[in-house]
Amino acid sequence: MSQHARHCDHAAQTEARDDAALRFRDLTLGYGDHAAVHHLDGTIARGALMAIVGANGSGKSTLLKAVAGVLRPMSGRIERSSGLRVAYLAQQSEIDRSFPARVLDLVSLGIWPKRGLLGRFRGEDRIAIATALSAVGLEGFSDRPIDSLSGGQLQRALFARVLLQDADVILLDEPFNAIDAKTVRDLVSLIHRWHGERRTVVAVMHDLALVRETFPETLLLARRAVAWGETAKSLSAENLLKARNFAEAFDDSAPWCEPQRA
Ligand SMILES: Nc1ncnc2c1ncn2[C@@H]1O[C@H](COP(=O)(O)OP(=O)(O)OP(=O)(O)O)[C@@H](O)[C@H]1O
Repeated sequence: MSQHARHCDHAAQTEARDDAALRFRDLTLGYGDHAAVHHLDGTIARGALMAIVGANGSGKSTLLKAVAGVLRPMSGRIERSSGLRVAYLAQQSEIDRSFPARVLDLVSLGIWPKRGLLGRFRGEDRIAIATALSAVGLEGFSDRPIDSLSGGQLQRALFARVLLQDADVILLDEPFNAIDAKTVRDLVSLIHRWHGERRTVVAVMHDLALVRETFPETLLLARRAVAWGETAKSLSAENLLKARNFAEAFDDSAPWCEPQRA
């Protein structure tokens, strides 16, 4: 049995209690034998609006994938509050735009959790889809092929899909990367709306000014948590310097790091 497989034995996802949406317990994540995020402990409260920030390769996407359930922990665990519905928006670069689909097909995938794969759409679903498209400024775009959309329009369509998913936790991986300023403003408004509805929003972000403006809470990651809490404190000059020093010291050939046991 590989070390990875052994560590996956600890990966059972258990339930988070009280006001936590998600809780990380000595969570280590990675690929094969290489850990990308080490020994993360912490809680994401219900209704949190949180950014994950860090250098390239610091483990941000890896953490989001694990929360989305796409990647199993190497060791430690993620506790979720019971019945939690999670929506995950991957980086645009991971989305196949050449797939022959219309905006309507893409956005209506958000209804699946409700109707199931083979479920038929009802009148109310068609109204919900039209409302979601209008909320992201894409009225009249239903029949447009997705390969004809600009980056900003595609991101709007993907946000419409998230809207329809009606999830408790919304995970966004670099949602504003290479997106025009008007679209960023409109989608930030949508994030504020979700926050107002007490949904939990966690976004991987690169633009620190936008993080300071929009997200009250920040996890600064450098393969481990450098800081996690109030954004102004997490993004202090001292913490950013620490994160940079860690990032410069990343060594992909470093040996697998054993979880510390009490
Ligand atoms: N599918 C994969 N297989 C193997 N290694 C991977 C895989 N995905 C990511 N990694 C490695 O895991 C580490 C963390 O990657 P991750 O994508 O989580 O970083 P990130 O902080 O999101 O970076 P970026 O800002 O560039 O998107 C990197 O060393 C990366 O090379």
